[in-house]
Amino acid sequence: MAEVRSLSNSIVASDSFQPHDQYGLFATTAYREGDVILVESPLLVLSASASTSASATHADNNASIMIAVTATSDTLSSSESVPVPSCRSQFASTSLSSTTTTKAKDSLTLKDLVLPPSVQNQLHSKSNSKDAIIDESRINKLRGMILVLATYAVHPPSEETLSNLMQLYHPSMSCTNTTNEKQHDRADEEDAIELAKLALKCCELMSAPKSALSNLLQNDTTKDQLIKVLLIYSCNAFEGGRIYHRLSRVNHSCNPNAVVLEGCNSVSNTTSSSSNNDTETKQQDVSILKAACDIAPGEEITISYLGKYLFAGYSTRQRILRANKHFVCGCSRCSIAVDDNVMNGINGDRSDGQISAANNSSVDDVASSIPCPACHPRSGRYLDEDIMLDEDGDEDNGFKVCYAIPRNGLMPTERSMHCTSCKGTIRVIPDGDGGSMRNKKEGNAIKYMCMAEEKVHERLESIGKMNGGGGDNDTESEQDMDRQFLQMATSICGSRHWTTHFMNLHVMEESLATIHTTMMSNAKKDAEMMEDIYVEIAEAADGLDKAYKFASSLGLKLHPAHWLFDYTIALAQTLVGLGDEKSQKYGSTWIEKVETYAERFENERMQEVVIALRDAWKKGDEGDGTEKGGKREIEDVNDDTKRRKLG
Ligand SMILES: C[S@@+](CC[C@H](N)C(=O)[O-])C[C@H]1O[C@@H](n2cnc3c(N)ncnc32)[C@H](O)[C@@H]1O
Repeated sequence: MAEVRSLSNSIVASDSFQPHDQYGLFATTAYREGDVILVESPLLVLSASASTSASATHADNNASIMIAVTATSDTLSSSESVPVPSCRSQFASTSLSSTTTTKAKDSLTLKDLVLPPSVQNQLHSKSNSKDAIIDESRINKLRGMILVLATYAVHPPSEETLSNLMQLYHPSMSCTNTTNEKQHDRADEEDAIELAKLALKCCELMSAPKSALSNLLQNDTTKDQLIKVLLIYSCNAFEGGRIYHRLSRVNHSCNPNAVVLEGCNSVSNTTSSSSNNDTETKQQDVSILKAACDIAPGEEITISYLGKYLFAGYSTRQRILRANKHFVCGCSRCSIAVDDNVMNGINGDRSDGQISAANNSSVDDVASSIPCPACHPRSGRYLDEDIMLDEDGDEDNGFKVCYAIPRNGLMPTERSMHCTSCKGTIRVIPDGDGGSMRNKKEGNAIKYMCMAEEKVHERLESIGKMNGGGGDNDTESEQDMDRQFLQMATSICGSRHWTTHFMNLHVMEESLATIHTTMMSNAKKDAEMMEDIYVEIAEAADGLDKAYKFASSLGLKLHPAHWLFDYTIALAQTLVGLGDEKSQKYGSTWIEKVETYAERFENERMQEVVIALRDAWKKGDEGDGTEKGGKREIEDVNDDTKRRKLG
């Protein structure tokens, strides 16, 4: 049981943010990990799919929109989803076995929507951000809003639905905020209002005369209401534009205690009134909110709006939430030190940093830890190879890598770091602010880290677009590029930084996909080829193991498998596919890591896959046609692979 309450009335401190006219969902009973908190079908689905045959054959993109906005309910089905920007997709959105981003070939994607030139000019002249991701996200958001208005015009909600929808609207921008952070917050919300107004303007310019949409836009009162609908959509919509009565009240936290499983099907039995007590079964689109850890009564229930980026560093998480959801996250993981001793301290005053860090660990960005620039000086911006790879066990051989953890902050100058080993505080020395050459070099490591974070995020976003947008990302040059990004992340940020793990998982995904293709082909695999495959699988296993350790080091409430499940399944599938018992047993040990997670959070079909992979070795060698004899087995290779190839 859970209920929607005003945050200002909550007895237990909210983990999401300080209340200002806002609501959240609170547990009224205790939950264990995996318990269902609520099951809900959408109040409204505010997205349009223009995948009609007419739009597919139409050469002019804008004309496609005209078709969309003039479409009848037959051609514009509200249950079909269009790739609207939403940050609440499930964690492994770029998974190997991904079924999440399938897209009809002839569907109209957001980027096909050509905006009127006057609006494009307005967008460009207003763009004061140097952040390409935020700019692109704004444009996509605007496109999403246009499609929302088209859907709304074709499928206007009933009075009752509209009144329920309007309850989600809260004009929080009317509150007076004083801190810098809140001003940021307001600017982001004002941006959402501006986009909503622009979306209306676009629709006025683009809609066909006498179409459902142009009729809707005739009336000023309706226009005001549409702005509110767009703001509600902007803040509350889940994947596919689904808006819920209660689920849409669940706030975000970067350390959430619950997850939403979207787009599940539930079968409901209804008694038909026309025939004698005949029951009809109806498929319902429902989403399920589940506890991701034990939750006590009175605790606020929070989810992540970030997908896999929940495991990223502070600045990337904030960047995404601002770009996609128009707010500055105020959760406990994102809190900023008000009285920052480190910032006030003089570089080199090591005791200050230690006291500050020890007193306020929530302001640390553990996901962005880097080898301490004071303990491990860089040559230029790069780490020594031993330091960057930080192999387990080398401590016995005389080297130990010490890590510095940056504070939460958006700018390099806000991200002073502390190292518990040398008790050092490292900060960026502003130009003309004195400081020794050594201090300056140490401070520069922070700048390079921030640069690497931004570049890796941009690369991952462009990969996501290639995957989702039908681009060609299979070329060798793209794979080379990814390896270079991995090399950059590893050599600048080291092996405990989120950028290294994200790039490594991506490279692993590509490499396992290539192995899968090779294994499935009928071509003869010689010993040398098999040896290469074993080495690559060993590297993948090593990288995944490190990703688990990294995820655990963040101390989040939810299990790392929420992020790493798909990668684990892919690795186990590859191992089982090798066909020999030892590899299959090794695959089974990987499955053990995710078995409980799957029982609690995956559907029946996936649970069957998990069991099949776990038990494959017991069924004897039902191999896949690969040669036997003389080949090295995966665990042997894993043992003697001490270094990853970074390309
Ligand atoms: C889906 S709604 C959540 C319900 C909302 N609090 C309400 O009162 O209806 C998302 C909005 O809640 C606020 N919000 C949610 N999580 C937040 C967080 N961690 N920090 C700051 N604001 C947050 C933002 O204003 C965001 O646009």
